[in-house]
Amino acid sequence: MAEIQLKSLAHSYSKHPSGAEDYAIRQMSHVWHNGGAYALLGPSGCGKSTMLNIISGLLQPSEGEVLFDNVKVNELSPKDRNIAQVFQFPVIYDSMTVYDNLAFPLRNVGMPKAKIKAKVDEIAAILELGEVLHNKARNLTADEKQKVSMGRGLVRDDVSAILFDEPLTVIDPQLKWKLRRKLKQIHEQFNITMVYVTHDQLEASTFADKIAVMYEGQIVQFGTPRELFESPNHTFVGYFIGSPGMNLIPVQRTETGVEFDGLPLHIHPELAKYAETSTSSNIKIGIRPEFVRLSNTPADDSYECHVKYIEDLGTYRIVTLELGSQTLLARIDEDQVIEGDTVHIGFPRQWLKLYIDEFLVEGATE
Ligand SMILES: Nc1ncnc2c1ncn2[C@@H]1O[C@H](COP(=O)(O)OP(=O)(O)OP(=O)(O)O)[C@@H](O)[C@H]1O
Repeated sequence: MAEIQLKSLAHSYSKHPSGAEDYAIRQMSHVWHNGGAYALLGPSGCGKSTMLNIISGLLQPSEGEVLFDNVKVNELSPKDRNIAQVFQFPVIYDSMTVYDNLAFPLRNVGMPKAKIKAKVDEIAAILELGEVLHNKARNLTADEKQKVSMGRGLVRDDVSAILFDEPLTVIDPQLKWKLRRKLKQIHEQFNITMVYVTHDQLEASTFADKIAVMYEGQIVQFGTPRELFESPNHTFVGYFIGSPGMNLIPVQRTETGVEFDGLPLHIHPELAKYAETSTSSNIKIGIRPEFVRLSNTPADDSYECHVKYIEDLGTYRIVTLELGSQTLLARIDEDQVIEGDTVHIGFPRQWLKLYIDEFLVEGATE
């Protein structure tokens, strides 16, 4: 097990990068602590696989250092880094039995036979591969093959870390849930540093204690699922996490705060001060659909808006609203009654976030 530190890391696939857009990883530093269960979450093309391959040594970064327990490993081969990597598609030996596939990484490090058997049996039991243990891998279903592939990563508990690159893509949705739970269970049991790449926020938050959200080659936030939800520190995190994502409204500065379409918005005075002194014209406020307040009658600091439509999603409803030129979403309980096609919307101050140049302005909220 190891702490994995990325120091001023950057990577471009181009030999002569001319600007930030030529970099798959834009200069960044990050620490994956020893024994953590982490997710690396982000949209397609943001650089997740590139980062994993740099950690495992399959790829040499153009700039920066990779350190395991404070020792630079840039020059070490993937084998010498002692990392287990599980890919999107199964990597197994078709002609071998399931047992031999699982035993392979252990035989490679010279583990005694009896210990190999105990370890293989343990992992096979956790992954429910017991019944097919002596079958040839080529005869397995796609799900079973991927379980074997995962098992090959999980069977060694002496590795520096296990990296999972979207390992459940080919797995049946029913089984996905179960396997995620199993991975978590294995993490709890062996306490190995695990980094799990996904573009699915649900997958990330059910597996990981802490999630790194990646956007355009950088980690824009590293936090617990709750921190990402309650206090996204970049507009991308606000938009990407949550269902639906955060309402983000471009606003203009005023003497007392901010406004949009001539409607003054009452933000915390401390935040208003930041907006006032900022030289940027890229100012947004953000509020999650769960935190807007809707009522049928006007209240202090509420705004009348038009109800465009209401979607019933079983246990909750999503209301699409028009306020001036903005479309806003509110997530309300199933039993909240909305009368007619106008409603009054309020933005509780503790949940109203201010973003300048897409980054959260930290400040008092109440
Ligand atoms: N071998 C390569 N050669 C050139 N460009 C590459 C190569 N691999 C990836 N890229 C580019 O680098 C960027 C980051 O890709 P990467 O695969 O790391 O992203 P990702 O977040 O893992 O995406 P996905 O979820 O689609 O796999 C993308 O713009 C991609 O097109």
